[in-house]
Amino acid sequence: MTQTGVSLDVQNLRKTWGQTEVLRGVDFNIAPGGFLTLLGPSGCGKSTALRLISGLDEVSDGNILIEGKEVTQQPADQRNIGMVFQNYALFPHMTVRDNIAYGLKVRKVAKATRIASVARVADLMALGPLLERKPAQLSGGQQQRVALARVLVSERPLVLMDEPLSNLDAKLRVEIRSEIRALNKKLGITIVYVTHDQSEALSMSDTVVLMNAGRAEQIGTPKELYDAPATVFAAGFIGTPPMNLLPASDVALNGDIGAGLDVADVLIGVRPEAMTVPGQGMALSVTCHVASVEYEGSVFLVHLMSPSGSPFILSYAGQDVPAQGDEITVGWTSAETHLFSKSTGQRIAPDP
Ligand SMILES: Nc1ncnc2c1ncn2[C@@H]1O[C@H](COP(=O)(O)OP(=O)(O)OP(=O)(O)O)[C@@H](O)[C@H]1O
Repeated sequence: MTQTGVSLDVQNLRKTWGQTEVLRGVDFNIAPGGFLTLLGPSGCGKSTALRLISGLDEVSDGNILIEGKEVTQQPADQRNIGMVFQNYALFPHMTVRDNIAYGLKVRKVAKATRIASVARVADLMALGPLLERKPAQLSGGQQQRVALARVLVSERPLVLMDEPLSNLDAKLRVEIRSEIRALNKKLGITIVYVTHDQSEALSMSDTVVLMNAGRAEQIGTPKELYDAPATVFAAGFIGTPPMNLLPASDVALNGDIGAGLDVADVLIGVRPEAMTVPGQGMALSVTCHVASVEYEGSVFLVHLMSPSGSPFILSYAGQDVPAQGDEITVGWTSAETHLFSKSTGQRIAPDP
């Protein structure tokens, strides 16, 4: 197959439904062959953005450019975009082969080309042995692979995917995740992916657009979002469990956290996996009580209560796990410390 991706530029994208501003000026771009994920909580506008890019809905304002060419006013069928949805809706009366070939048949692609294309994609998606089955004779994961094959066979250079894995169980989700990522790299197609699942977003994407209430809260690589969340919202959304945020007054400082900071306005962030116990004498530490302990398989999640009553979590992988009711001191280094302003919600730089 000779698919190659196209670039996509989204500029000041706005959408209003009645009185409600669902998208409030979103900008991002993807290079050809890139994998960009729109990540955010339910209702933040991810699917709306995807529908505007596809041309299924009209923008209220802003521009969409594919390969540098304005497509904002173009009808959906002229944008040459493939789409995969959560409800992949295969035709139940057709075989897998016919389901995959359907789009090619509608476009009146010659029969010999159709047969060759389906064979190539079936091979790529490991669907060869299933081609004569009907969708009801397939597992959920196999059905989703057919839906992906149906889009891939159409050889669109830009494919939009809206929560395509949310109907699958956890194990299949992880498997198909890596298949989608491998296809993106192998075929060079550009993918825009929508999910509310941050681990999906971090594991698959080149670029993540973290959305909050119709705006892009932060745009970056998965590592940038994890290592340096730009806002309190981003800190609280990325990571499992997400970053702890404590009032500075709860934290004992072995040194300064930053010259000229208004300590009353500072929230100190630290990831649950970055804290050490016992942490006495470390650059930053908190003496606290263990509220409860949860076994997670590879780690224990130790739920703690700070002196001022803020709950926070220690991810503990060692022996002698702290017990409920214990008083312990957790500590961490300055390098593991993130500072935010309580009043603006923004990251405070430079870090200590
Ligand atoms: N056709 C419509 N008419 C009116 N409001 C709409 C319409 N479509 C979406 N909305 C509203 O726009 C907001 C954003 O919806 P959208 O589906 O884009 O969110 P989302 O981030 O994809 O959420 P989810 O993860 O739940 O699908 C929601 O408040 C929704 O109710």
